[in-house]
Amino acid sequence: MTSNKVASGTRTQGILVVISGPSGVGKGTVCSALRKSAPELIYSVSATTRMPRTGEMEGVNYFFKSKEEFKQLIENEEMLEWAEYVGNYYGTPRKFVEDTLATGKDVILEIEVQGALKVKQKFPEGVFIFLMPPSLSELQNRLVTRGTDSAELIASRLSVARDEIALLEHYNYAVVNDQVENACSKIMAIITAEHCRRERLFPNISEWIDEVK
Ligand SMILES: Nc1ncnc2c1ncn2[C@@H]1O[C@H](COP(=O)(O)OP(=O)(O)OP(=O)(O)O)[C@@H](O)[C@H]1O
Ligand SMILES: Nc1nc2c(ncn2[C@@H]2O[C@H](COP(=O)(O)O)[C@@H](O)[C@H]2O)c(=O)[nH]1
Repeated sequence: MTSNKVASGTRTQGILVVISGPSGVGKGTVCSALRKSAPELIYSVSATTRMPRTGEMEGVNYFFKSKEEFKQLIENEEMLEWAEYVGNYYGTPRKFVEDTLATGKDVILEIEVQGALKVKQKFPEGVFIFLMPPSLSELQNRLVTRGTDSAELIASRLSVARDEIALLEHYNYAVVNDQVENACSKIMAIITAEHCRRERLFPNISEWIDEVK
């Protein structure tokens, strides 16, 4: 695996990896699989005003907030980004992300598209990955099969999905979530390639080339 500890011993900033895409595409499923296979990646837990689903736990899936609490977090500038999505607020706590990146660890954000584009303005050096469904009918099928949302809410999420897919061009990478394992392998390959591109594995390569000339 990649390491952010450079040869000289100096620790560099971790990479901010944003995994985004329409509701139901499988962001949560893919991120859970990545959590198991790549425990070195650190996941940011978002805040939301939506009600917990069965089995969701405070601080694990989300920090569940009232609308007033959420607005206070925004006012206090404690959110890296936030968005209103089908009637609820969702946002990324800023301090955790900044502190973790500063320790040299990579941070994963699993967020919707408006929020991802706001993060891109603040962290243009982040890696923005759009998870695509194999088709819109498969996306609908996944939302229905998940069984967590009413027919009306599914229709709203699908309607937003069409607008979100139109914003694909703002991302660095698109990964089709056909099979969870395939999607995870591609995301890991992207992260590894980004580490190499940033010369994390060989930060003093220019000096080394001078030496062998
Ligand atoms: N590759 C896949 N093939 C088939 N089903 C999948 C795949 N990935 C995820 N699913 C299923 O699709 C449904 C939606 O997945 P998930 O909840 O992870 O989506 P999401 O993008 O995180 O949604 P949201 O944005 O609403 O949180 C789940 O029932 C999940 O089991
Ligand atoms: N902009 C943000 N979007 C977020 C954040 N956390 C989650 N999300 C996205 O919201 C939708 C709906 O989530 P659900 O759990 O109600 O299905 C989904 O696309 C999430 O990825 C966040 O901090 N900021």
